Amino acid sequence: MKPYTIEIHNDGLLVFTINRPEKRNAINYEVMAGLEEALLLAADDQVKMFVVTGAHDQAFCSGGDLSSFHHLKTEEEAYTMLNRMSNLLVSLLFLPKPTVALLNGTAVGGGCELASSCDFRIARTDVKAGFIQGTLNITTGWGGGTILSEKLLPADAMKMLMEARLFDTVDLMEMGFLQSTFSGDPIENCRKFLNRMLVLEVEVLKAYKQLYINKWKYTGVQERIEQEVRNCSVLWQGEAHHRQVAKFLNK
Ligand SMILES: CC[C@H](C(=O)O)C(=O)SCCNC(=O)CCNC(=O)[C@H](O)C(C)(C)COP(=O)(O)OP(=O)(O)OC[C@H]1O[C@@H](n2cnc3c(N)ncnc32)[C@H](O)[C@@H]1OP(=O)(O)O
Repeated sequence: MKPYTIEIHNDGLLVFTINRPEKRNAINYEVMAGLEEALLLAADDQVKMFVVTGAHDQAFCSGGDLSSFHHLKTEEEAYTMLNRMSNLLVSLLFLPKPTVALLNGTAVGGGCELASSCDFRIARTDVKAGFIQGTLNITTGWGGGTILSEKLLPADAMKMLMEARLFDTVDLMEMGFLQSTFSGDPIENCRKFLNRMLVLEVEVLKAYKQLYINKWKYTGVQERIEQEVRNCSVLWQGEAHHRQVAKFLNK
C-alpha cells in the first residue's frame, strides 16, 4: 500500500493524503518524498488549492515516525532528517496558493507542525490536536514553532507549545488554531469551507497569498526556522529524549 496518495480534482483541488493509518499516519521518508512530489505538481496553474489530510478517521498525522527515526542518535543525524522536513514545511508555507490542513483525526507533534504550515486548518468536531514534543524532551523540529508564531497570538502559540498536550476543538477554535469545524465527510466539508475561494481565478488567489509570503520572507522566517531545527537537534541527542521514545516504542 502506497504511504500517500495525490489526487488532482477538476475544480482545482489537489489533495495529498498520508496513507499510513496503521501508524496513525506518521511521517517517514517515503511520505516526505510524496509531499515533495505533491508540491511540485501544485505549481501547475490547474491547481487552485492544496489540501493535506490523513487516511481513515483516527489520525490526521502523528508526526515523525518514531520507529523510523529512533535510530537517529546524534545532533547531526537528527538535523539531516529534521532539516529535510522543515524545508518541505517552508515550501508548503510559501506555496503561492491557498493551503488547507483537513484534520480528519488526531494531529500530534509534527502533525501539528504540518497543519500549522497550511493557511487554514479545519477539523472534525471530535478531533484533538497538540504539540506533544515537550513530553519527548524535545521541541518542535520541523519549523512548526516558528510558523505557529506567525499564525496565532503569542500567548496562544506559547500555550500550545509549552503545555505539550492535546486540546479539543473548542479550545483549538478559541486559540485560533482552527478556522472551522465540521461533522461528516471531510472532503465535502473542505469544499464547503473553500467554495467562495474556488470560484475566483487562481491569479487572484496567488496574488493575495503572495502578500503573506513577502511578509514571511521579509521577517526572516526561514532563518528563524533554521535556528529552531538546530535547537531541536541539540535536544534530540539527549538521553532524556531517547528514553522517552524507547518508552513509547516498547509500550
Ligand atoms: C520527528 C520529530 C517531530 C518533530 O516535532 O520534529 C515529531 O513529530 S516528535 C512527535 C512524534 N509523535 C509522537 O510522539 C506521537 C506518538 N503517537 C501517539 O501519541 C498516539 O499513537 C496517538 C495519540 C497519535 C494515537 O493514539 P492511539 O491510541 O489511537 O494509537 P496507538 O498509540 O495505539 O498507535 C497505533 C499504532 O500506530 C503506531 N504509531 C502511532 N504514532 C506513531 C508515530 N509517531 N511513529 C511510529 N508509530 C506510531 C503505534 O506504535 C501503534 O503501532 P502498533 O504496531 O499497532 O503498536
